[in-house]
Amino acid sequence: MATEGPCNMPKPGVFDFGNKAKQDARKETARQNHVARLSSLSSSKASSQGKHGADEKAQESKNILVSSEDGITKITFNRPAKKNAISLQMYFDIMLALKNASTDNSVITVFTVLLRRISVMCHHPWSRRTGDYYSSGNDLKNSINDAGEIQDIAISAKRLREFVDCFIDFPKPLVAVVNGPAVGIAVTLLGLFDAVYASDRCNVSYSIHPSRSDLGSLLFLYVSKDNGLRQEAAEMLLFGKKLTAREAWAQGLVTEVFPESTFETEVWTRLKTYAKLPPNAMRVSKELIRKHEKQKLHTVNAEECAAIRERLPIEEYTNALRNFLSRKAKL
Ligand SMILES: CCCC/C=C\CC(=O)SCCNC(=O)CCNC(=O)[C@H](O)C(C)(C)COP(=O)(O)OP(=O)(O)OC[C@H]1O[C@@H](n2cnc3c(N)ncnc32)[C@H](O)[C@@H]1OP(=O)(O)O
Repeated sequence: MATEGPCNMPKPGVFDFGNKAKQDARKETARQNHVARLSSLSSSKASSQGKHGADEKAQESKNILVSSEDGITKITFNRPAKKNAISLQMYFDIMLALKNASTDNSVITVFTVLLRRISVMCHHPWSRRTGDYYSSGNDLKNSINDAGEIQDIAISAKRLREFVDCFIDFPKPLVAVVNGPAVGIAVTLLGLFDAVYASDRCNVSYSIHPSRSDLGSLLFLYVSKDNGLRQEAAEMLLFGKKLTAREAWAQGLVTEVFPESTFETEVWTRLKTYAKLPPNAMRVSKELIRKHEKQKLHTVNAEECAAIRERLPIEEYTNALRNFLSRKAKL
């Protein structure tokens, strides 16, 4: 069982979830207890968020769906009410899903969002989508306690590092099907996919509001692509500029942009074709393509997470989080 066993073992490999789970079990339990204890910082939120604990845990396991069909393992964000913000449990669920996908029979692994069809009396193509986000990034409640103080930043940074490492090391073709806006860590990850297909209603940004907590995530792009992105990346990271799907494509963050109306059909038809290609050749090609950048990416990831742990401007961050979490109460 994951909660048993010694905690003084050597650091397990990135996909060695058995030992990793044992090592992290106590901290994970503490984190989950902490998350379960979280209540709203504002009184208006308290009633809607007062059902943490067992209910929350059960619900959170549904926030990441995994399915396999036609040679494709699909990992789906399913937390639309929170714009697919990534909770601590979701980080764990995604890592586990990636670990399983790395050894299952599938050829390609795809990240996407559950499309909820809504019926409205209108035939505009947008009427059939939810308007939800691909992901609004790190759940801003992951590292703040019910008194509004930053807590467990070291643990969050460690988890974040392991999480990003899983993407860096993933051995099969990894594709993002981005049919809505992406923020924060969800944007950082795009740079680690082998292909990113975006609908034209997608946009990408870091600091939609001033609680941005990344200290340098687009460093990934500096090292993994050529340096041409530096100024655009700085504009996103420092000033919070939002890029449209086409701007993100122009800067190499997105592989191809599709019209919203044909996005799903075109992308999935293409992916099903790709999934029939020889799997071993694709794995070897991926290994060769990524071989030289992998170590650099691990180094940058370690540096960024260390910076989050050691140099996060706590007061600014806390104030920004408080502002975000209490903003509805002010309306
Ligand atoms: C330890 C540090 C680790 C750093 C790691 C990674 C970097 C990051 O990813 S930091 C996170 C970056 N993301 C953001 O800053 C986005 C925050 N969200 C927003 O700005 C808005 O919610 C957004 C523009 C995405 C959508 O705005 P609206 O359309 O107005 O919707 P709401 O704001 O009403 O959102 C609905 C519901 O979802 C909750 N939500 C949305 N995003 C997050 C989030 N990232 N974390 C936690 N919760 C989030 C929002 O609070 C609303 O909840 P309720 O009030 O309960 O309805």
